Amino acid sequence: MAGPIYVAIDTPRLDTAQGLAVAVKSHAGGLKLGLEFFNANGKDGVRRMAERGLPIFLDLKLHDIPNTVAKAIEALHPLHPRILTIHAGGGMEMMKAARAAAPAETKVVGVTMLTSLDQDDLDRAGIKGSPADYVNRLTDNAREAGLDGIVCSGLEVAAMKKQWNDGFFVVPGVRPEGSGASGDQKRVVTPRQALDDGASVLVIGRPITAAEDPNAAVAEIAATL
Ligand SMILES: O=C(O)c1cc(=O)[nH]c(=O)n1[C@@H]1O[C@H](COP(=O)(O)O)[C@@H](O)[C@H]1O
Repeated sequence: MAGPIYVAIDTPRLDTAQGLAVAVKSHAGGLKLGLEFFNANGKDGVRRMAERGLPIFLDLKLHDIPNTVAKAIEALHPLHPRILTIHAGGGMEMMKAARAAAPAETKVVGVTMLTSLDQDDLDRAGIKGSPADYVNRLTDNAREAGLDGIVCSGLEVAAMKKQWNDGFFVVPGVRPEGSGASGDQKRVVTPRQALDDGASVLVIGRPITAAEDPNAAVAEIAATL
């Protein structure tokens, strides 16, 4: 069943990743593969995961000069990822180059402010304003650069959706009601709230992958949506 949940398969082990893909298949809309998996298994590993039949979200969070990002994306062409991340903080020219370099069927989304950061992190970096202001500025830039959407926390997604109705909104930092400590995530909402507020895709990792029964965990979350 296709749905909004992309399960973050954060492991360096291909066999573990494949086992998780099988376990979550009936309730997940796709698989998100990030740096941990990619650095360990490369493009071949991504191809092996794509054989499972679920769309692949390749989360490499590219952040470099325009030429380097464009060439890095061209090198990923054979993988045809459904979604690909770059950092919106990489600047207008970099975002434009990234969109131009990606296949038309790949959604290129800009990471605004990581969900592991809060006001204190912005202050320390000398960035003025609130997380909402910062996400807003980067979202305006991502839209102007022609990206398909952004990555933001569930705390900002409603406001961003309001001003960019046909944008594609990826929301990580999602924790089911009553799941306790949110670990390294600082800007957190429930899956239901993120979806109600306009998320196109929910990225959920450890609440599913670290559960004793990942299939039951994803089924339980899907039932709340
Ligand atoms: O781009 C992402 O997917 C991402 C952006 C962000 O701001 N925060 C964030 O947590 N992520 C990713 O979303 C996943 C969240 O995992 P859990 O915290 O285990 O649910 C990880 O794979 C992160 O790399």
